[in-house]
Amino acid sequence: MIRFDKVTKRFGGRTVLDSLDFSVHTGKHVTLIGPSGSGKTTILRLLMTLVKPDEGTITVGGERLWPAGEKEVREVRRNIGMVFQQFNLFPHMKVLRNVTEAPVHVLGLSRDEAEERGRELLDLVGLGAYTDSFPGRLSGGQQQRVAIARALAMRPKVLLLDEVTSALDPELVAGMLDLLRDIARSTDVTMVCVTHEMGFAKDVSDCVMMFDEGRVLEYGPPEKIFSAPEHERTKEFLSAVL
Ligand SMILES: Nc1ncnc2c1ncn2[C@@H]1O[C@H](COP(=O)(O)OP(=O)(O)OP(=O)(O)O)[C@@H](O)[C@H]1O
Repeated sequence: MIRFDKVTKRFGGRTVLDSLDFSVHTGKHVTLIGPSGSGKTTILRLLMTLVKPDEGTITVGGERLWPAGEKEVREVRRNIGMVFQQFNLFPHMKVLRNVTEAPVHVLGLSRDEAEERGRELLDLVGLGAYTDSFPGRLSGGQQQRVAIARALAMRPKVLLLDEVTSALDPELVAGMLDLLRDIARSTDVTMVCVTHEMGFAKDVSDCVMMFDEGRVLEYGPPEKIFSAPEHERTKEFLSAVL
């Protein structure tokens, strides 16, 4: 379980997250929606320990991520993977190597073990035929799928996805939704996604959290948030984006 307890984050005196409380149960798939600048990506960056809270505590799987010592942070971070909007693949490495590099060097798997797992994951993301290609030969959607396989290869308990569809052509978005649904079904990874794609939030999530000005305005299953939102701000936001 991911748990934020009274987490406040300020940038240059501006409060971006305001005593934020929320939790995500293990194996669930949560999507964060809300206006631009409401603090959604900051939550993912806090979980990746790319930024630090000013106040509050964050735990993942019952272990402290913040505040915590460097060693504890490293241990917890090991269980968290992230896929960025820009796929950040290594262009000089073939697809399989992109997926196996970190498991070999960070998890200490043998090259054979890492390759076996890498091939399975590339099959899962529909790229079993591209193991020997260089990323530059793949479409944006295919590269995004490699980035997801690469993140899963580290066996994360938590997978963070930041706007993974926004760099994709519209015809590739449906395929990405299918893939994430498959991952949600076939693994017990907890997923936290930030998206502006409401179709994505509707189809893939167990729970949608609506953010506004650094707070959770409301949350619940997508059917509820999209068909019977309680807050005026949620209604305004949804009517502008749907
Ligand atoms: N490193 C930083 N330094 C200063 N301000 C920052 C930094 N990172 C984020 N912010 C500010 O914090 C606020 C929240 O940003 P964040 O990226 O979390 O919002 P968001 O809800 O993900 O927005 P979007 O939907 O546009 O991606 C914004 O006003 C942003 O400008």
